[in-house]
Amino acid sequence: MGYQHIQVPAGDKITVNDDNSLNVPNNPIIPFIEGDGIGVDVTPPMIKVIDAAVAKAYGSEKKISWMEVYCGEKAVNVYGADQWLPEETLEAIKEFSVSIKGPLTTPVGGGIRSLNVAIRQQLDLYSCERPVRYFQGVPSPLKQPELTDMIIFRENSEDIYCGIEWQPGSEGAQKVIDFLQGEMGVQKIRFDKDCGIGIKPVSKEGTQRVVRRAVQYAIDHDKDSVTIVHKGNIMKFTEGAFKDYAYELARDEFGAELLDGGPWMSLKNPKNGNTIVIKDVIADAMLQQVLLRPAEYSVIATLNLNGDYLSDALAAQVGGIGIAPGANIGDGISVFEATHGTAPKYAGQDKVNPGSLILSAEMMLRHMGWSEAADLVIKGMEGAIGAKTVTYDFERLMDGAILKSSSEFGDEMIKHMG
Ligand SMILES: NC(=O)C1=CN([C@@H]2O[C@H](COP(=O)(O)OP(=O)(O)OC[C@H]3O[C@@H](n4cnc5c(N)ncnc54)[C@H](OP(=O)(O)O)[C@@H]3O)[C@@H](O)[C@H]2O)C=CC1
Ligand SMILES: O=C(O)CCC(=O)C(=O)O
Ligand SMILES: [Mg+2]
Repeated sequence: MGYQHIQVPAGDKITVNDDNSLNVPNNPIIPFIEGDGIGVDVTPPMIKVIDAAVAKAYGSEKKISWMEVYCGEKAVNVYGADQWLPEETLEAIKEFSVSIKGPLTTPVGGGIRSLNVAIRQQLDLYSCERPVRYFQGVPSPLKQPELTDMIIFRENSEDIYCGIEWQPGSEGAQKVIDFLQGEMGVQKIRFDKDCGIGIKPVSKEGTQRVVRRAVQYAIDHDKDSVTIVHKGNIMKFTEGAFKDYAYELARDEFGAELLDGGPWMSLKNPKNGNTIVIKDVIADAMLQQVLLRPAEYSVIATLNLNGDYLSDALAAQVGGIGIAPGANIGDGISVFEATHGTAPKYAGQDKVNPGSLILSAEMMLRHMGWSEAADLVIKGMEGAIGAKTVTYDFERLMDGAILKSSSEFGDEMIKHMG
């Protein structure tokens, strides 16, 4: 289609087959959103590092054609007032299938709703996948940070992130409260004046499509467990339903059977016969489990809000959100993105760690099947950290480290690709 402000560069489109596998040309066009705040600091080094890895891996045979698309403050500058998420940005992300984005600002309380959440919901990117692994030499509060090796599958389309909520004192809040009290027999709203109300939808379909990806990941990567994380003891029909639907899927689609009478289950990995345990842990207990007994967890499947909390907490165990990557995956469309936000106090200072966005791009390369280039990104990251040439977040915690800016850290990574 013709775009108003998006300049489509020379290159070819990634296309998607019926089974959601990709056809990746040698010169794919990849849309990117620079991002607000530190987006301006982390996106250019990401592009430079990825271009270098691709050139080193494939010479002139393959090259990404980056295509800027707009969202957040930059979109308002380009498209005009209130154009935070232009329709053509969503169209381009759909048309070109694989994209990457920097962080976007969301005001607390009033103002616009999260653009990050809007992108995930409007494109139905239902699985937020955030791997957490240790790079040798990264400063960590743990004695054995290398034991933390997990991936979070966070349900990305439901839960309280749907934004179905009413402001305290509003007509909407009052209507919902009147309905609950008058027609549903609810007597437990402790203070029904000046009371905000939110709704938390959790469905079988929404749960099972993300848990399916988590179990399949465990099979494909020979992992020994999938842990369902929920607060089903308190929220019985939402978080409890998530747990039940997850076990049901493991049984019906993957042949899992009860382990020692249940509720835990196990299945044989069809690829190698190894056992995969499907277990569940209540969310608050999980936050201490991952800290005290990290080796017992590998693949985690959880609801949207739990996944948000857990991904930042786990990132801290292996060095912080400065190097925590992520992907939002739907059927055929994917948007890779850093776990961190816009860190406004550092914006434009060429200071923060670009590692999170670079490692998100590394996931993107793997998703495209360009694993040789992805391996070089990991090699560059290991080399730069091993040489103690790091950004402020690591430098302040590492003995003998050499402080690098965002862009210099990217250059160090390129140097260490060999
Ligand atoms: N997906 C997205 O686009 C996300 C957007 N947001 C949005 O970002 C804005 C700010 O959110 P906030 O809660 O402050 O969280 P941020 O992740 O932006 O920042 C919190 C702290 O994390 C550290 N940090 C973040 N990014 C980096 C980095 N690249 N390198 C090193 N350290 C980093 C900094 O710690 P220190 O101060 O210790 O140096 C920073 O002060 C909000 O509008 C929020 O809604 C938040 C999360 C995700
Ligand atoms: O959308 C936001 O502003 C926050 C999103 C977030 O915290 C996350 O994606 O982890
Ligand atoms: Mg978060």
